[in-house]
Amino acid sequence: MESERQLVAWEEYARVFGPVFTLRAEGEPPRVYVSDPGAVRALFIGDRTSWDARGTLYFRPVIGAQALPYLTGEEHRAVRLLLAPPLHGVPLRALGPAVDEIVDGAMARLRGRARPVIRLAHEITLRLIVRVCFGPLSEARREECAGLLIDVMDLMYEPATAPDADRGQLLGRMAPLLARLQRIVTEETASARAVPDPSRTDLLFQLATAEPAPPDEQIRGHIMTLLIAGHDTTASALAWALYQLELHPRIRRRLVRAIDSLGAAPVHADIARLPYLGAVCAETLRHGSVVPAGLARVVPEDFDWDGHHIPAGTELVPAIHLVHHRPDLYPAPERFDPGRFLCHKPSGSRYLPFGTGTRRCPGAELADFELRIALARLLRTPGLRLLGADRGLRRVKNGPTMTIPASLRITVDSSPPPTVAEEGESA
Ligand code: HEM
Repeated sequence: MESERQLVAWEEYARVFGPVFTLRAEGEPPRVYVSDPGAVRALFIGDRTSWDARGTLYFRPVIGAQALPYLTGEEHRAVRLLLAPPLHGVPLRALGPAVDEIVDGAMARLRGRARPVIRLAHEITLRLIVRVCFGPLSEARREECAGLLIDVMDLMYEPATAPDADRGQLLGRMAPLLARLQRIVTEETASARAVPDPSRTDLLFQLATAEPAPPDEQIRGHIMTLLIAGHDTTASALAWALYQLELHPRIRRRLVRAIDSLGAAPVHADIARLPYLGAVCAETLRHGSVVPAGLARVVPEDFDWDGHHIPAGTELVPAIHLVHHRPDLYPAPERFDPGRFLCHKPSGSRYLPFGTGTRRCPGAELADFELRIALARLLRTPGLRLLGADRGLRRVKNGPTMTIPASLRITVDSSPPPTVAEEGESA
């Protein structure tokens, strides 16, 4: 199981070998990690964007070989176009009340208990992505989907807590859960086609009623991908934001003041537009390296670039963590400092938490909006407390995501919050 130590090793390689370095593992193609903004522009954003990507193998048994990360070329582009409308603009902004309702429900279930922050964050982001994927599901079916996904994710997370866990056995336990989820997607696809409702803006409806629609097996794969990629990442970001705000009470107080300045019942659009909230979320994604590297792009034929010879079959990886921790781009990169983003919006080759080019995360706008609204709602919950926050907290990399350990817990109570001394601040 990889951990933050892997990120430290990447930093060391970049220091020794420069911002474009190659790692070789036995039986694997060479992997080139790219953390120079000029090279990111040239290799991932420029005219090489049609290179195929290699979706992470980690999720393949869960989402299937037909899912979006494994599609290439025109087929990939067509699905990306289909997915775009529900994840942008009006349908996206209309989700504000749902986020509030989901956060309030999760907090209400918490009262009196302390739960791992990451579990609470998963519960919030999972319930939202179920709505975004399926739209008008019955309450019972929504709960069933959320429950199945929680069980699947628990099994996927087991290696993080039990490194000796047998992966084959875990997949065997996952199989009936996945089969049930797939049956639900199949049934909902059929019902979306049988009763086409033009007011629907969910992802399943969009895929099921497209002309031409992707094959049903693909639809299942895409929905499974969106359900998993669409909640695990955002949950880690939300948990990292809460953790950093606990370590930095001055930043937290300033953020709460900014949110409170909007009055007792702020409009979601106004919350989402708050500059300091935007800066805290941007810094969370930079500092936390929620997804430390993008998908690998497979080089189709030998080519020479900037003095490097790159043979066919080489995999090129946008090294997101390394770009975000370059001291020349982000002075004192280990410091959590939202001020970096207050008056300054870095270009896409210097700030790429959602990756870049044709593989850039399709859920970026959703994740950003959700993070802002959920964080604002959580911070307005009276008595919210984090337990187990200390500066030495070590995260584990599970699949593509950096995961917060379960030792960081959250509770709600009425006693005064503990004071946590912040660097340079007298408590
Ligand atoms: C904070 C939250 C998130 C982060 C940090 C994140 C990050 C990323 C990154 C780095 C990539 C690879 C991009 C590249 O290689 O250039 C990616 C791909 C992807 N993400 Fe996200 N993501 C987040 C939330 C979401 C959400 C909410 C969804 C679904 C609605 C989603 C769905 C996907 C999918 C389907 C892909 C594969 C895209 C493709 O193969 O074309 N992600 N994400």
